[in-house]
Formats: sequence, structure tokens, C-alpha cells
Amino acid sequence: MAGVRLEHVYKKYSGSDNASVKDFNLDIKDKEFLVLVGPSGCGKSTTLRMIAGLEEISEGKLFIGERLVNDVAPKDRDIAMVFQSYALYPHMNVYQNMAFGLKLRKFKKAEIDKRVREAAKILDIEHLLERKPKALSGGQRQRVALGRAIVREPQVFLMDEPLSNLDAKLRGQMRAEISKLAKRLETTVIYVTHDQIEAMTMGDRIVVMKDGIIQQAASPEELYNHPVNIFVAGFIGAPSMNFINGSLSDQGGGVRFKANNIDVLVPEGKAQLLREKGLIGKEIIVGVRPEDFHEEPVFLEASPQTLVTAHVEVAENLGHEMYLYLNGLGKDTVIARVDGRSGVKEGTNVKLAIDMNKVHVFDKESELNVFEV
Ligand SMILES: Nc1ncnc2c1ncn2[C@@H]1O[C@H](COP(=O)(O)OP(=O)(O)OP(=O)(O)O)[C@@H](O)[C@H]1O
Repeated sequence: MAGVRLEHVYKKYSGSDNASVKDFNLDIKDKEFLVLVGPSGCGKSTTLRMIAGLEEISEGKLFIGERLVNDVAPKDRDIAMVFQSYALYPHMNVYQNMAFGLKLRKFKKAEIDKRVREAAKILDIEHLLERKPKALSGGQRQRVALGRAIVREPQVFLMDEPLSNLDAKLRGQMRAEISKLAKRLETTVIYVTHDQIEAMTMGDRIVVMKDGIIQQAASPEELYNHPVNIFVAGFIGAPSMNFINGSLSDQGGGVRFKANNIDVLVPEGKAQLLREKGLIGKEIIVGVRPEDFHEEPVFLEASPQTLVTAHVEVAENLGHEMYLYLNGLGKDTVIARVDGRSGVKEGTNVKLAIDMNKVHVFDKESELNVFEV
């Protein structure tokens, strides 16, 4: 088993003006489940392919374990990769598909048989070993693709959007299975996805990328509670965090955040930090997650000064929770999540309290979270 370390890694494809991956620094621990996440084109696959050895590194150093592998061929890196397209050999049955890589590497028949059967047992596909890929469901094919990687007993698993061809329900199941599998095999996994839910549920640590640059590398909880900038704050969480433009004022009686229909008191602990950072009187962006709006009486009594009034344009009731699409708070529609039994009606005005202890404040210019950086 081994970790993976990238030091100042760059990738510039020949013919393109800009580097696709820039100054990538990361120390992935042995047995860690690391997820690379970000929008299309941010450089996730390029990073993974450099680790796999399928793309050359333009600059920087890549270590697998303690070994510098910049110039080591993919087959000698002791890694296994699982792709989005499972690329199973159609003319081979499941057993042969799983055995093929080991056969190429000249493993003995008995050893191949032992490994294939063990992997099939782990993945619960023992009854499918004689079948051809075309007689398998999408989820079963994905399991065979995983099986092909497992039999290699690699130091590191690399997975590039392995679940994106599956339907939503199966994706949910396989998500949990891959997490369990990684723990059981006690192996390092580097997993690429553009799906923030996959990232949040699977990763021990998540690396959020944008334009080839790491924005933040942290645990799911840390990313959710302490995003360093607007991009990360908006990327993690669904529905996304609301961003409201406004300004801070301090005319005695504490720091207030004002914007459209909002005029609320900032808790003193946070207010002091905003004073120290020289943000009073400045335009800022406040970030409020939908779940940090409340209408429980208890909460309202506790912080009466955080009450806002808004117009409910649309109320989506899912039963256990309701999403309110609100006008009047920000330039754009603001989404609040309340209890599904709260009885809020579309077309009415609603009074909500913002949990000001949970809000984030971003510098308008740098887009950095002023509480975190
Ligand atoms: N072979 C290539 N030649 C030139 N440019 C490339 C090549 N492969 C990728 N790129 C560019 O590098 C950037 C990063 O691409 P990459 O595939 O790593 O992104 P990604 O985050 O994995 O995106 P997606 O989620 O769409 O797969 C993109 O701008 C892409 O156009």
C-alpha cells in the first residue's frame, strides 16, 4: 500500500496556451479515499491521468510511495484504473475479463484463479463468471470493471467517474459499495467526479478544483462549514448557498448587514472580526445556506434581530421539507429550506430568521471568505 504525492505539478498540453493543471501540490495518505471534484474542464481527469502515467507531467514531481515515478511506465506504477466506460472485452466472459490483466503479466493459473474467485466473492458476482458482458446489467458490468482492478492488488486505485453511466438509484448503491470496498481492501483511492454529492459521501478528503487550480483540499465537513471562497461555497451543498450583495454598517448597537429587505444584526464575535478586517462600510457578499433560514418560534425568540420578510414566489413541498423560492432578499431568487409541515403558501409573505452564526461573509473583490482566510 502507498500514498501519492504531487509537488508543484503542471500540465500544459502541446499546442494550448494555458496550463490545464497549475502548481498542483497534494499529499495523499496511504489508505486515504481522496476525491477530485470540480466542473467540466477543471483538470480532474488530466491530474488522474498524470498519476496513472497516461499523460506526461510538464513540470513538477510525482511520487507513489517514496518512489519518484515521473518517468515510470504506467504498467510499472502498481496502480489500477477504473474508467467511466467499463471497456470490458465483449468476446470474453466475466472470468476471462477479470483474469486477462494477470495473464498478460504471466501470473500462474492457480494464482489467477484464486484472485479472480476472491474478487468475485467480494463483489458478489460469483454467479456471473461464465457470462459475456452483453448479458450483464450496467451495475454488474461496473462490478466486473472493479473486479479487474481488484485482482491486480494494486497499491493505488484510480477511478475516473466510474458511476456516471449508471442510473440514479444504482449510482447511490454503487457509491456505498465502492466506499465499503475501499475500506475492506485498505487501499488508497483517488476518485474523480463532477458530482458534489458523490464527493461529499465518499471522500475522506475532497479536492475542489477550478481552472486547473486547487481551490480547497479538506474533509467534507470542513468544506461545507468552512469554504474558503465563493466558488467552493457555491459548489458544495444542494441547493447551493445563496449569495446576497449588501453592505456592513456600525452605527452603535452593533454591526448590521443591509441589503434589499434585509437589515440584521451580526453576532458580536463575528462583528469584531469584520471590524478588524476593515470591512465596515464596505460592500460584501453574504452567503446563507438554504438550511440556515428558520421559522421555528424558539429560534425567533432567541434572535429577534435576524428576522427578514420575503415574498414566496414558489413553495416546493417534498413532504419532510419545503423549499421556498423567495423574492426581495437578494438580486436573485433566494432559496430557503423549512419544515414540510410549516404550511407556508405560495404568493404570501413569510417571516424568517437567518442564523447569523452560520452565515459566511465574502470580500466582493477577492471572493475570499473573510472568516476563513
Ligand atoms: N489531449 C488534450 N489536448 C489538449 N487539451 C486537453 C487535452 N485533454 C484535456 N485538455 C484540456 O485540458 C483541460 C482540462 O481537461 P480535463 O479533461 O482534465 O478536465 P476534467 O475536469 O476532467 O473535465 P470533465 O469533467 O469534462 O472530464 C480542458 O480545458 C481540456 O480542454
